[in-house]
Amino acid sequence: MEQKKPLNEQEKVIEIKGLYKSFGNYHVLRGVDLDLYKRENLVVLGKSGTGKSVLIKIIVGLLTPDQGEVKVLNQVVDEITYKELLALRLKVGFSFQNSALYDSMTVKENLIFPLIRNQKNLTKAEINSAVEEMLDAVGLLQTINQMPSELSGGQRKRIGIARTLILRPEIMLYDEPTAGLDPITCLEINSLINEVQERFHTSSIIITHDLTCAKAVGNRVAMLLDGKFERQGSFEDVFNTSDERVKPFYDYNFIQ
Ligand SMILES: Nc1ncnc2c1ncn2[C@@H]1O[C@H](COP(=O)(O)OP(=O)(O)OP(=O)(O)O)[C@@H](O)[C@H]1O
Repeated sequence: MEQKKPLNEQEKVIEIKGLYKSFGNYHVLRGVDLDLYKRENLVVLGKSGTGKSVLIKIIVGLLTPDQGEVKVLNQVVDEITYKELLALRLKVGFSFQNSALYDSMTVKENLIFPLIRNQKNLTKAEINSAVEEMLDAVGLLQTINQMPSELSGGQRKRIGIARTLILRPEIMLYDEPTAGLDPITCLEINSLINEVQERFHTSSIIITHDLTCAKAVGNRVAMLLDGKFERQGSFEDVFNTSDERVKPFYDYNFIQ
């Protein structure tokens, strides 16, 4: 498999410095420093319960940090007004693990829903053309009138990504995009993540436990260990170590 390389891009779309977050006596994030560069795919790895979701919630302002600074698209998330936060969230698309489609709506209605809620002045023709463009981008235009229950897990995942993309976010957050999918569908989702990066020029954080996905989509990889990103860099940089906290990830995914 061809491995992606770090980009030369210097412009940061997310900048996190000295981030701490505890719940009671449980110190989840303990000095997180992390940058996301424009147009890159950054893969975030880490054991269950290490705080990846907490980090994402802080990025989108659903949780506040105890200490440290989180800047998203040049705005300090916990210093902006609620109105500014809502506007910022529209620029950050979140693709949920379970795809979170509305089961009682068709594929088309699922895509229309975020559009009419957030962009109230669109004409019917503009809405139809946006829906068709996004379904075409994820290769599922033919499912436009189907119900989510008629789709496979991989197709639902794609529709979920299309529904997030329809608002044209600058940043995409993918939460375990290949979880629960068969290997062939995983490869298709990996390709889609790369196509989205190319076609929509998004900058993305991809949370995954799937190292084949990490290798295929990540320009860089960052591993959350004991509350910080101690290892960051190319896939090889991160895994070229005898660190017993890191090796099992590799060994489990690529049994030698
Ligand atoms: N609102 C909260 N109140 C109390 N504890 C919380 C809260 N949110 C998260 N935690 C705790 O913080 C820790 C990190 O949780 P988090 O969901 O970020 O893990 P994760 O790395 O995303 O795990 P997984 O890979 O399983 O999704 C967990 O122990 C969790 O119980």
